[in-house]
Order: sequence, then structure tokens, then C-alpha cells
Amino acid sequence: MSLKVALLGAAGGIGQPLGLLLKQNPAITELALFDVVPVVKGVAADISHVNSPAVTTGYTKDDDGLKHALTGAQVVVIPAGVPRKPGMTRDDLFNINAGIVRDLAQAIAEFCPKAFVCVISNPVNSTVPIAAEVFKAAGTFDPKRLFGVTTLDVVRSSTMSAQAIGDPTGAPKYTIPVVGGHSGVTILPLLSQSKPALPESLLGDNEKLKALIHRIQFGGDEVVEAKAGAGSATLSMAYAGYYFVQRLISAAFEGKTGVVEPSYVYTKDEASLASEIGESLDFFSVPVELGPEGVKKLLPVGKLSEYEASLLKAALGELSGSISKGVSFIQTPKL
Ligand SMILES: NC(=O)C1=CN([C@@H]2O[C@H](COP(=O)(O)OP(=O)(O)OC[C@H]3O[C@@H](n4cnc5c(N)ncnc54)[C@H](O)[C@@H]3O)[C@@H](O)[C@H]2O)C=CC1
Ligand SMILES: O=C([O-])CC(=O)C(=O)O
Repeated sequence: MSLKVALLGAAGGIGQPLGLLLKQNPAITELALFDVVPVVKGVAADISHVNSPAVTTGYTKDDDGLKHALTGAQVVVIPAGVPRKPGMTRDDLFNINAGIVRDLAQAIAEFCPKAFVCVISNPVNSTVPIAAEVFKAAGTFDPKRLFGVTTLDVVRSSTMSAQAIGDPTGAPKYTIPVVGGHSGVTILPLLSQSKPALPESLLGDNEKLKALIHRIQFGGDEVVEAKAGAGSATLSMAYAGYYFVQRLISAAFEGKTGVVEPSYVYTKDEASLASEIGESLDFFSVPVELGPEGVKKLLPVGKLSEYEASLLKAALGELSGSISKGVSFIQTPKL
């Protein structure tokens, strides 16, 4: 089997470690690293010495680099764009990152229209709708193949929950679905659905529960503050992004069944989701069963606690605006 993965924004804080992680996946036979900064060629030369199968090449804008990086790619991962500084929201990145994601999506539509596309660039709540609108305009949109990567919220949920119950090394034990979006109150970790269940000493203690959910929702800020102007989460994001991509690869190319990961996906016309959350949204993060076509099935959000149901209302309030903002960025004619 041959499998080409393209990583766009490969010289960045996320791109470099994510490229290294992708390089060590034995299923990947070709790894195309694209960035607008020339050091990407050095990053590719460096990573290419790792003795795994993926033949690794760096591309910049020169010599039709984006075209060559994307042609034949079956999976495209996008961490291209600017990160936050203290005091900024993810939405403050819109002005720069919206155009970056639009242009990369246009190139994907042209050079690898059938690829699975995993968007990391923030604000995810708007950049995924932007990519979808570009694909729709190009006639290549397949809702089963477009994913907003929200896995870092899932990763933080298990780590922070284990810490909150005084079992910090127990993090890998807890699988906690996160639904909604990827920004502040739109991030809704369903602690009541943790497998195995979290203890009553947490679930029954409103103050502790509130503090934990707030920490997960604003986990990105912890890193932004600690990096003090030098960027946002990169290493944990590379871990989470790689985790999602390798799960997708295992389901889409290696025949693995029963692979379920939350992701921010196209949910328009999903009547059962709309009746669960009480509103019809074009995009929402839900647990997704992955398969050969990408999305095989969207799984239900499931039963929410009373507190989670109140948080869902806040998430819905913000999400619809972020989605429309992304859609209008493409649909509104520029003067
Ligand atoms: N989905 C998530 O959970 C997370 C998303 N992010 C987001 O990921 C993005 C990247 O973050 P970092 O890697 O820390 O930023 P960075 O600034 O370190 O790296 C971004 C890279 O993108 C490149 N780039 C800019 N325009 C480009 C274009 N048109 N084509 C290709 N490459 C381009 C830059 O040259 C740079 O190398 C940010 O928007 C950040 O907010 C960050 C953490 C978590
Ligand atoms: O906080 C940020 O800006 C980066 C991000 O999305 C995260 O760490 O979850």
C-alpha cells in the first residue's frame, strides 16, 4: 500500500513535531512538508534521515511547491497559520488565518480533491466552515472527508480529570467524549460519560466539577500564558493531531473497525443530532465512527447531566456565529 500525507505549515511550532510523529508511522510511504518559510526544506532534510518508510520532501511556494506537495496526497493536515498571544481569543486569529485556510483549501480542491482534510488552524469553529465553502464552490465537497481536529480537548480532558481526582498518573485510563467546538465555552467535555466513570466525589461536587470543566475549556490559555507571547500549545497539539491522524489512517486505509474519535464535522441535515441538541447547526463536534470513506457514522451526543445541558446552551450560542462568520468570509463578494 502507498500512502501520501501532506502537512501544510510544516515548519511551525506544531508542524515540526507533527512531521516527526508522522514520519514514524510505518503506513505512510510519502510525507510532503509544505510551508511558506524556506526552512521547511531543512526540516524535511532533518526528518528524512529517520529510518522509517516515509520518503520525506520539503516544499515552499517556489517551483509550484504547493502543487507538488498536494498532488497524490490522500491525507492533508493543516496547522498553517498564526497562534495566539496572551489576551487574544482564537477568534482574534480569524483575520489572518481565514485567508490562509481559504487559499490552502483552494489548492486542495485543485490538486487532491479526494483527500481527507484535517484542519488544526484556529479558529477551528470558523476555519472548517471556510474549507467546506471553498470545496462546495469548487464542486469537491465531501462532508465525510473534512475534519476539524479537536483531539487536544479530549487529551486534556483525561489528563486534567485524572489530576482533579488526585490520580495524576491515571490519565490514560479515562476516555471522555468532548462535543461542541474548539474554543472556550464551545468546548463541552462530557465528564458524566467518562469510561471508566469518574468518582462521585468529583461528579457530585459542583464546585470541583465547575473548576475542572473551566480548566478543560480554557486549557489553551494556560499554555498561551505560560509561553508569554511565544505562541500557544505546539507539542501537546502535535501529539493530539498525530493521534487523530493515525486513528483516521487505521480506519480509512488499514481496515480497522470500531474507531471512534470526536471531531468537528459537517452536521447539516443530521436530524437526530438536531433533536438531541435542540438546534440545527452546520458544524458540531461529536464522536465520529471512522471508516474507509472517512466519516462512517456520527454517534449520538448521549445523555447529558443537568449541568452539561446548561453548558450546551452556552456552546450553541457562540458556535452558530462562528460558523456564519466562516461561511460569509467565502460567500460575501469582496469589493
Ligand atoms: N486545533 C487545535 O486544537 C489547535 C490549533 N492551534 C492552531 O494551529 C495554528 C498553528 O500554530 P503554531 O504551529 O503554533 O504556529 P507557528 O506560527 O509556530 O507555525 C505556523 C506555520 O504556518 C506557516 N504558514 C503561514 N502561512 C502559511 C501558508 N499560507 N501555507 C503554509 N504554511 C503557512 C508559518 O510559516 C509557520 O511555519 C494556529 O492557528 C494555532 O492557533 C494550536 C494549538 C491547538
Ligand atoms: O489556545 C490556543 O490558541 C491553541 C489551541 O487551540 C489550544 O491549545 O487548544
